[in-house]
Amino acid sequence: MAEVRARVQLNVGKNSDIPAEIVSFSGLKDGQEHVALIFNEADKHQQTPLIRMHSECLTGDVFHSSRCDCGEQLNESIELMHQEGGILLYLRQEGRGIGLYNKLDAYVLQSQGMNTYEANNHLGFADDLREFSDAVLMLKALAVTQVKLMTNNPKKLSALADNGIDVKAVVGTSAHIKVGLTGNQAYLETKIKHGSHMLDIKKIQKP
Ligand SMILES: Nc1nc2c(ncn2[C@@H]2O[C@H](COP(=O)(O)OP(=O)(O)OP(=O)(O)O)[C@@H](O)[C@H]2O)c(=O)[nH]1
Ligand SMILES: [Zn+2]
Repeated sequence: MAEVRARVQLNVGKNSDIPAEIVSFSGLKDGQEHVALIFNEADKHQQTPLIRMHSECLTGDVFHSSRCDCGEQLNESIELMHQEGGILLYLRQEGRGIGLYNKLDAYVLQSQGMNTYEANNHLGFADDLREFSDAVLMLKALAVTQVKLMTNNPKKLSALADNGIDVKAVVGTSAHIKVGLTGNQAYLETKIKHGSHMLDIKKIQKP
């Protein structure tokens, strides 16, 4: 069982004008400082709030790197939750769980032609090291048992559904394409082909 440790108001978004609360927890299992951002007190007022489980990506979230779409997905989630209310679980699982330095090593291999998963495997890691049991504990600490999940990743859906969270609906995130040598087209295409992501491949490919 996890519990809420602190819950405090702040404004977020690119203009710092979207009201939210940030929540820390005690009793999480993996030793990371995961946090929840809550919009419109969705946990208190909504039976089936919009949820996003966002895995940390320093390069994308902070620097808006061309190599992925994480920062844009983060902004998209914040803006939608501003409208509808919701809970964004910001999970400290950099590089799908391999950490920042290993992710940068994987980028080096990707620059030499490997795809995301091959690069991970070459470094001795599985395709994706993430597991979402702390996310489930965070939702339970907030007394949220029914959700609308914002994702294109079927593994996130089953991670909740198999652990007592009733996923009533899935809302896809948009395709945020970045072209060029260090662009994210191959990254997104690999997610669809090898990660079974529910993104429309036609939106990714060059015309
Ligand atoms: N190992 C590795 N991790 C990457 C790479 N590119 C992005 N990531 C990490 O992938 C994670 C992004 O995952 P999410 O935004 O949760 O996306 P997702 O699992 O694809 O699912 P949805 O966005 O919910 O559809 C972050 O932790 C990034 O740091 C890469 O090339 N290699
Ligand atoms: Zn990213």
